[in-house]
Amino acid sequence: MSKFQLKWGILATGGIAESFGRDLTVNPETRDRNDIEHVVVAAASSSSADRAKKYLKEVSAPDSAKAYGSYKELVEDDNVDIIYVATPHSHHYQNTMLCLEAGKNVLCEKSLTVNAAQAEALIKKAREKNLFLMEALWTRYHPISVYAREIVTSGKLGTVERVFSDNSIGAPPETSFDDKHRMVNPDLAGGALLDLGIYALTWVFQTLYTTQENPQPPTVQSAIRTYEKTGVDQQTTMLLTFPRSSGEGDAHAIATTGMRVPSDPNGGLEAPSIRIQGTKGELMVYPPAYRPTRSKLVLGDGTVDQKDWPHPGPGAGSGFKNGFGGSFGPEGEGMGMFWEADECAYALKEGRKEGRYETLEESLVIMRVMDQVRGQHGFKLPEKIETTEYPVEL
Ligand SMILES: NC(=O)C1=CN([C@@H]2O[C@H](COP(=O)(O)OP(=O)(O)OC[C@H]3O[C@@H](n4cnc5c(N)ncnc54)[C@H](OP(=O)(O)O)[C@@H]3O)[C@@H](O)[C@H]2O)C=CC1
Ligand SMILES: O=C1OC[C@@H](O)[C@H](O)[C@H]1O
Repeated sequence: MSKFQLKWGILATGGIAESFGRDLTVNPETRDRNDIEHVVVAAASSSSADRAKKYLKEVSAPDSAKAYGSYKELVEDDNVDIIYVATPHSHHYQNTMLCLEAGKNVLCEKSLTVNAAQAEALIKKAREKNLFLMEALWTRYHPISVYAREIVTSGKLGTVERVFSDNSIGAPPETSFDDKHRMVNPDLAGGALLDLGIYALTWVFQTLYTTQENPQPPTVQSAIRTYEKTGVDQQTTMLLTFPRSSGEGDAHAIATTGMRVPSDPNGGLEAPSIRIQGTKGELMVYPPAYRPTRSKLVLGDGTVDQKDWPHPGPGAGSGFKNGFGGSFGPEGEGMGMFWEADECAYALKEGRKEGRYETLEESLVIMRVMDQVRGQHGFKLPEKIETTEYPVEL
């Protein structure tokens, strides 16, 4: 059987680009996908073509892969089917627009943009040009997320009334990051909400919104603790109310994120970071919320079902350091970014223009929630990265 080959161009060569590129080398057959394959055919670095060349070696790209010293050259490469945008949040809008304008399909790292207006503009452009666009919210494509959504829609939990969701790291900013680091630098759209809070929201949304027949945007109240040195949020908590048209009444969610204390001080084994609570039982998902490896279903009828969720490899899982003293997975594992890459391959093979497990509309609703949260506390980022003007030199 001939396989559908997806030819990737990688825009930027930092930490996550390396993980993603290495994960692309994991044979899709190891995850029972026998009809697709991935190949990195080009990479671009804004620093130099040499840096792009080094990157291509790091991710074991074929010798024929092209190395570019500018993003513009990459988007003009006719051999590239899709571009993975792996720059900081601040740059997603400008970089993704560059790709779309050049007629390229895009997988853009989370958060899709800095604000909803930018997300809306990208979606409009992608639709005008009939191109594929997806936010790289990898967790949505992990088998554990597919399972969690099925548990909810199957009715096993009864009516889901409440979700607690936490994605926090134990990296107090004053000792963990210098002020220029993307986690705390406002010029790179730093802060807990856009970087980490989006995962807390992902779990809330994929259980209370994605699973609904007629999903309604939530209302939101929030608290922010500012990191005074740079002005970004270091801890944010959201209280969301999801109206339901089914007559079941509103569902509540608490989504929280922060840099000061981790979701679980013991490496993700003891305390769940996600609790999906229904009238018949609860599904617990253990940290880290962005790459969970364990779940526990507890039902009122006495059922207890604990599951492990491995990430086949060998890939980037054991090699990629998360920047806060940890790595993503045990020796020999993949990181798990290949599942979102597979979704892009299937979408392009089938002619779809969006991902299945998070539509562009849903990405937009989540951006609006994050806008509201920031708005409630007057948390603004520099105008040149909040603007929808294009092109703007950053
Ligand atoms: N899915 C996940 O698990 C993760 C996702 N991410 C997301 O990936 C994105 C990038 O994060 P990460 O790879 O950790 O960041 P890095 O700082 O490691 O890399 C970012 C890269 O972007 C390019 N870049 C272009 N302009 C700038 C600029 N002004 N300042 C800094 N970098 C610039 C550089 O590549 P070059 O010089 O080659 O152009 C740089 O290496 C973020 O959106 C983040 O949210 C991050 C970590 C994990
Ligand atoms: O997306 C992410 O997930 C993992 C974290 O380590 C990282 O900061 C974040 O960007």
